[in-house]
Amino acid sequence: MKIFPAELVKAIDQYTIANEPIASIDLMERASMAVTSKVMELYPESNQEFSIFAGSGNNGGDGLAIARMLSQQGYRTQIYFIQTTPSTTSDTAINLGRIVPSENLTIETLKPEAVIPYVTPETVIIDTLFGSGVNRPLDAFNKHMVEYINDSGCTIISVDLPSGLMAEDNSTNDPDAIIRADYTITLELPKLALLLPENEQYVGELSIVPIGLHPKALEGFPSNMHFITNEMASKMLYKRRKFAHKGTFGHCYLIAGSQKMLGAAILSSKACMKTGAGLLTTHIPAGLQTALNIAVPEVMIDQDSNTECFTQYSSITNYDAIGVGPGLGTNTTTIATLAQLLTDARRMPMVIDADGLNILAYNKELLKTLPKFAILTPHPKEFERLAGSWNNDIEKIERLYQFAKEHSAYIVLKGAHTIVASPDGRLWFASVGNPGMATAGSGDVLTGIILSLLGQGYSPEEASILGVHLHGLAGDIAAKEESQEALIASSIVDSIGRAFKFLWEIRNL
Ligand SMILES: NC(=O)C1=CN([C@@H]2O[C@H](COP(=O)(O)OP(=O)(O)OC[C@H]3O[C@@H](n4cnc5c(N)ncnc54)[C@H](OP(=O)(O)O)[C@@H]3O)[C@@H](O)[C@H]2O)[C@@H](O)CC1
Ligand SMILES: [K+]
Repeated sequence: MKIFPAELVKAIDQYTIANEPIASIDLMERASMAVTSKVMELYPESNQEFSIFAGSGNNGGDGLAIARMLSQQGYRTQIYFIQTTPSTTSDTAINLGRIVPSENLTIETLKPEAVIPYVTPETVIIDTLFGSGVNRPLDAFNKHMVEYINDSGCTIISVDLPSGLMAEDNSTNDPDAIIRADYTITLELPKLALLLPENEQYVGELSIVPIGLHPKALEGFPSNMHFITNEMASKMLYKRRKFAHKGTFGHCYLIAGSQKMLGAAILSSKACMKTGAGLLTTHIPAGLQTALNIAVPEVMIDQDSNTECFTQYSSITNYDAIGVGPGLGTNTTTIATLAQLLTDARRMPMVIDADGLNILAYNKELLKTLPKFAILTPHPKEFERLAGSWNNDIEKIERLYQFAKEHSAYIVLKGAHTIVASPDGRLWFASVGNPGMATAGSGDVLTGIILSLLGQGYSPEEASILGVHLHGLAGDIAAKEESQEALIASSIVDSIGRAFKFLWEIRNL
C-alpha cells in the first residue's frame, strides 16, 4: 500500500469521483459509513454517548454524516458545528441539511465568540474539526477548541487525522494546536505524519478503514513510500519445492555472541532456523560450544580460538549469506577481523546489527567496504551514531534516504513503525508490531530472521521487508497470547511459525 502526500490523496479522491463514477457526497457517505462501523466496533454498547466536533471543511462533513449514522444506530449524539470560516464546503452543507434533530441527535453551532459547552468525561469525542486540508498551524479560536477537547478528560477519536496535524511535515506546527487522540481512524491511506514516532502523542492507536478509492488511481499514482501490508508480504513468500533438500534453503553463517552475551547468538540462531534456513553455522568465542549446542541443537558450531574476541572465520565460500553483530563486542581485534571479513565478503548477502553497527559507527572508513546491498538494522541511537543526529522525524527520513544511497545499503531503522530504506530512494513502513517488542534480544531475533531469508535466496529488499513484517506479526501473535508485558524475545521466536501460517493463509485465499 502506498503512502501519498495530501495533494495526491485529494487527486485520488477526485479520480474516484470521476471514474467510478460516484458523486462526491456519496463518497463522503461511504467514508463516513466505514468510520461509523469502526467506531461501533470500539463501542458496541448503544448507551455510549458521543460528542462530535465538526469543522466546516470536508472532515467536518464526515463528522456530520457519522453523527447521523450513530444516532440512527441508537447512540445519543451531540454535534458541535464550528463555523469559523464562512465557506462551508458543498458536501458539508448537504450533510448539515441532512441533520434532523431528535431525541438522539442534537446540534449546536459554535462561532468564535461562543462559550464552549461542557462535555462530561464519560462522553466519547469524535474529532472532525480538520482533516488533510490543514496546511498551517490552527488559528487562535480553533487552537482554543483543540485545547478544550484535549483537556476534557474524554476519550478522543480523530477521523482521518488528529485535527491540526498536517499530513506530512509538522516541524513548524504548534504542538498545542493539535488534537491528542486516543484513536485515529484514517481513510483508506496511511498518511506519513501518522507513522512518525514524534506524532505518537497525537495519533494514539491507528486504524485504517477502506473507503473504496479507485484501484487504478491507487496503483497508478506514484509514491516512493509504502506501508507493508499482509497481502504485500504474503506475495513475497517463496514456495518450498517438493524435491528440495536442506541445501536448497541456504547455508547461513552467523557471527555473534561473547562470554557475557551468548544469548544474542542463541536468539539469532533460533530465529534463523525457525525462518526456514536449511543450514546454519554459528561462529562464537571459544568455550561456549556446549551452551549453544544445548540451546539450539539444530545449529552447527564454528568456535573461535579466542575466548574474548572475534579473531578468525571459516571459508566464506561455504555460505550463502552472512549475519554479523549480535552480542559480538567491540574489541580492537574484533574490529580488525570484521574489517577483513567485509573485504572478503564483498559479494555476499549480509546483514549487520548491534555491535557490528557500533564498529562501523566508530570506524566510518569501514562503511566504504560494505558489501553492495548489505542490510543494516540500527535502532535510532545506532543510526544516529552512523549518520549523525536530526531535529525531527522528517529530517531523520532525509538522513535515511541519503545514508542508504551513499552506502548502497538497505537500512532497517527499528521503531514503532520500523522503516526500511532502499539505496534507490524508496521507503517501506512496518504496519505490525507492538510496544511489547521493545525488549532485550528482540533485535537479535530480527537479525536471525533476515539472515535466514537472505540465505534462502530472497533479495536484500525482500529479506528486509518480509523480515520486518514476519518479526512484527510474530510479536503481535505473542502479545495477543501472553500480553505485551510478558513478551520476551523468545516469545517472538516461538511465534514465527504462526506468523508464516497466517501469511500463507492470506496468500492462498
Ligand atoms: N480523501 C478522500 O478520499 C476523502 C476525504 N474526505 C474528507 O475530506 C477531508 C479533507 O477535506 P478538506 O480538504 O475540505 O479539508 P479539511 O481538513 O476538512 O478542512 C480544511 C478547511 O480548513 C481551512 N484551514 C486549513 N488550515 C487552517 C488553519 N490552520 N486554520 C484555520 N483553517 C484552516 C481550509 O481553508 P483554507 O486553507 O482555504 O483557508 C479549509 O476550509 C479529509 O480529511 C477527509 O476527512 C471524505 O469526505 C471523502 C473522501
Ligand atoms: K480530524
